[in-house]
Amino acid sequence: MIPTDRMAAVDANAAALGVPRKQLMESSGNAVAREVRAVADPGATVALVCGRGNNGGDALVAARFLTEYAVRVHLLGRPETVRTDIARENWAALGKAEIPRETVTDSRDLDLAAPDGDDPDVIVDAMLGSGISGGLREPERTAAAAINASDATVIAVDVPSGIDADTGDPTGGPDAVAVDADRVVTFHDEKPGLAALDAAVAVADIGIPAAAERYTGPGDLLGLDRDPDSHKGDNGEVLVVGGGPYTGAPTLSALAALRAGADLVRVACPESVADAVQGFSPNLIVRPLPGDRVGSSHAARVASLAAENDVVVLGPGLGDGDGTREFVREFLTAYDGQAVVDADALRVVPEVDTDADLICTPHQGELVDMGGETAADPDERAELVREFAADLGHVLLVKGAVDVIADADGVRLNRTGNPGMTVGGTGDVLAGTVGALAAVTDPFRAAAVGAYVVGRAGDAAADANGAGLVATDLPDRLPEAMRNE
Ligand SMILES: NC(=O)C1=CN([C@@H]2O[C@H](COP(=O)(O)OP(=O)(O)OC[C@H]3O[C@@H](n4cnc5c(N)ncnc54)[C@H](O)[C@@H]3O)[C@@H](O)[C@H]2O)[C@H](O)CC1
Ligand SMILES: [K+]
Repeated sequence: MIPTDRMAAVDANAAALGVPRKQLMESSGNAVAREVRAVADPGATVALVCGRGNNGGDALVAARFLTEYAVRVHLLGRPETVRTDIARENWAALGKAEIPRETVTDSRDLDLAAPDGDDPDVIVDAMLGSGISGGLREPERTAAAAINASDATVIAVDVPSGIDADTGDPTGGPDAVAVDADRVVTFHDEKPGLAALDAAVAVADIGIPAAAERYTGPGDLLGLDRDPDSHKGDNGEVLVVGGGPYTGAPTLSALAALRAGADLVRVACPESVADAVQGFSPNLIVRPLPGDRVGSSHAARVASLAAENDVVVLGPGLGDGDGTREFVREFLTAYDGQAVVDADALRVVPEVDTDADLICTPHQGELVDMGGETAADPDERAELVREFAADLGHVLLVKGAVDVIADADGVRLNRTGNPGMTVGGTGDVLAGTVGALAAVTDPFRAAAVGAYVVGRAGDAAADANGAGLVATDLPDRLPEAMRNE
């Protein structure tokens, strides 16, 4: 089962793996043709009603696979307004192949009848698929009514036009016109809304590599763009809690959170290091805590600071001195917001009872310290991490040559990054990045995207600096790494 937004991500990841959409469209069209063959014998008449997006493109391909049928292709709209190059190329290919095709710009001109005047045997509904928004407009609306009035067997491509694939409801509201399909041939995986329809649903494998789902890729960045109308704070406020024995760690987390898109980043650190942290950047807001270590006497103050922020990044440079664990325990017991937990704060997580939603970012050693297990075989390791995430009830991002991101429901792997990133401080950059992302998307996705973009930033830094890569090279490379290309 795959929702529409995840499907779009997987599709883009497939393209990055060398399987571009035009290739997928060829497989989709072939699958549609197979479905036609399953319901009608050669010689039958087939009307393909195509919209101007890639849903229509699938049927334009199908027409080439149906040479033993009497096919007629109806394009709703002028060919020059077809929205994608790949659909337009397939329209042009039909012309060269002399396959009967016509354009319909006025819905009243749509004539689905076969040459003998009878209804066609099969109608392929390829007007709209996952790209639909709102109720059907013209000419699709009238065309849907004509399709529904016909006696033909109606095969919908991907999803019946006018239906939301995620919910199964008409996109234009309960009484809106939508295609009433007999069969649906949907691609790659079941869609959540299709089971509720009164139609036989077939899932066609269109050759999307399993790696496009299993590994993070550029598609995972889709939909994370800033809203152009957003105000200060809408894109996330992050509180980094750390420092004491170390100064660089909380600073790296905070700078990374800013570069990953957070609007405001505050650092709560012992006053002994507050000036040093502030000295790294005027972009940081520093909240000094009395003393030279974060301890349980600070729990109340940190809790009130946390309440002003969307996400807390807990742990960078905190150390494991007297009272630090008690602080983490006390803070997490009372906290019910979102936190990224890293470094010395991690070992407290298994023993604490908290309502907070945590994203824990251990490396393998820290995972074992937390009570988790690891394995040499990547699949086995992924499953162990998923089970441990389920036990903890939190998201885990286990860092390694291949990062494993898991919650109770699923696993994602990330293979960006390079051996140069074993240098100190890259984990702090990751924690801050995930913190910023958790303010704008769900925790699992924040962890997966965070691992992906920090690895990408690290790859760019390694290109520039080779084995001389240092953690401070990474934050400034995040904006480029977060571009969806
Ligand atoms: N991996 C994949 O996901 C693949 C999907 N394929 C097929 O592509 C469609 C989705 O294609 P897309 O071009 O994104 O969208 P549509 O064709 O559904 O819609 C295009 C177009 O329609 C206009 N529009 C939107 N809402 C309405 C409306 N209510 N009334 C009229 N017109 C509307 C709008 O301008 C859109 O841009 C997917 O379903 C699959 O069939 C690939 O071929 C294979 C890989
Ligand atoms: K459709």
